[in-house]
Amino acid sequence: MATSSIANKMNSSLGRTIKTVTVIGGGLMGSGIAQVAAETNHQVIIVDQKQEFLDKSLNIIQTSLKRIIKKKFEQDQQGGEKYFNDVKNRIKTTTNINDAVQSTDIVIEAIIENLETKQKLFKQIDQVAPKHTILTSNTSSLPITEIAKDVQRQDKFGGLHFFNPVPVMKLLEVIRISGTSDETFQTLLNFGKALGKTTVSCKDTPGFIVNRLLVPYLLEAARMIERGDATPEDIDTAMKLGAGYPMGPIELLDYVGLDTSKYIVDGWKKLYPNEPSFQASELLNKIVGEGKFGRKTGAGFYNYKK
Ligand SMILES: CCCCCCCCCCCCC[C@H](O)CC(=O)SCCNC(=O)CCNC(=O)[C@H](O)C(C)(C)COP(=O)(O)OP(=O)(O)OC[C@H]1O[C@@H](n2cnc3c(N)ncnc32)[C@H](O)[C@@H]1OP(=O)(O)O
Ligand SMILES: NC(=O)c1ccc[n+]([C@@H]2O[C@H](COP(=O)([O-])OP(=O)(O)OC[C@H]3O[C@@H](n4cnc5c(N)ncnc54)[C@H](O)[C@@H]3O)[C@@H](O)[C@H]2O)c1
Repeated sequence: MATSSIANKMNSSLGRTIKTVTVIGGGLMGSGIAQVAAETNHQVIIVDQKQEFLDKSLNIIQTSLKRIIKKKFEQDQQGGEKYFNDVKNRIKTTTNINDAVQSTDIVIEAIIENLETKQKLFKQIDQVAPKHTILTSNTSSLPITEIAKDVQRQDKFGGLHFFNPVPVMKLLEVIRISGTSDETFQTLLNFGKALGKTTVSCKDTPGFIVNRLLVPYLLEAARMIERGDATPEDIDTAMKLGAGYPMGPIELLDYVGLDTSKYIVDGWKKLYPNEPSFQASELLNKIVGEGKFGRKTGAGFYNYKK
């Protein structure tokens, strides 16, 4: 296999070993990240704003774990039960951010896709976390440099962009900013490998690699519906059977979450007003305005209520 990425040119012995992980935001992504970290023997704390969100997060993790165990331990019920309990025992939850970062090796932020909210959160964490703690964001679309604007420890800041569903998707995009030290960058690459992911790296550019290509494609699929060119069903069928994608673009939007999709498009329109491929979608605004955020709320472009 070709090995041309910056990642492969680094010295893997330079990095530190991550043992304890704090995940901020226990939604779709935070739950998956916490699960994979715990499955790979890390001690994990999930932080969210309310206990009910944390309970929901643990439910997502348990459902996913059961799917994995069903396959992995098909002939070994006891082994499966042990795996389930061991992983569960490595995950704690709290609503208190300051407590959660007291002795952690890495913070992975997976909260709402809003620049000011992320900046505020990191400013707070930077003041309370130990000096050695690395701070990372799982943002889909916001510049890591901007998210880190008010953080003193620029050498210990980076982007870790996971993919949904995290337990299944093998990729991790690792982003360094101008201040990120070689040691931090290497630690993030090693951590990605320890999580069982294949890492790629990209400059701190809009959408990194995957979303820079994916978002214009998704937006164009939505415009095809707006223009009346084709139905959502036919667009999805076409891209699955004609291009070999596991999900069509409209199904994928519902899967990612239409609220998150709207935050991404609105954020990009604000940051890059002259970029034609990042313009807003009226259809997206309408559906989100109706409270339909996709699969997670039971309705989006499609209906998921039983
Ligand atoms: C109007 C619109 C305007 C547009 C605006 C633009 C918006 C921009 C939005 C950008 C969003 C970016 C988001 C983010 O930053 C980047 C991303 O994450 S992009 C998303 C990447 N993900 C994908 O592309 C997923 C594609 N889909 C798939 O790969 C598969 O469909 C699936 C999700 C894996 C599910 O597979 P299926 O075959 O459909 O379903 P199965 O149920 O059979 O599952 C297959 C296989 O996977 C296991 N599995 C699935 N989910 C989980 C889980 N959560 N946990 C554990 N295991 C899981 C399942 O058990 C099966 O295993 P197998 O039996 O096959 O071994
Ligand atoms: N959905 C995806 O497919 C996907 C994929 C990759 C990256 N991302 C990115 O991951 C992040 C989270 O996305 P998601 O889909 O998991 O969103 P989500 O809405 O499912 O979850 C966000 C969680 O963060 C919590 N939260 C919000 N503000 C908080 C705060 N200040 N402190 C603690 N918790 C807070 C919310 O209560 C919620 O539980 C976003 O930046 C998004 O762009 C999303």
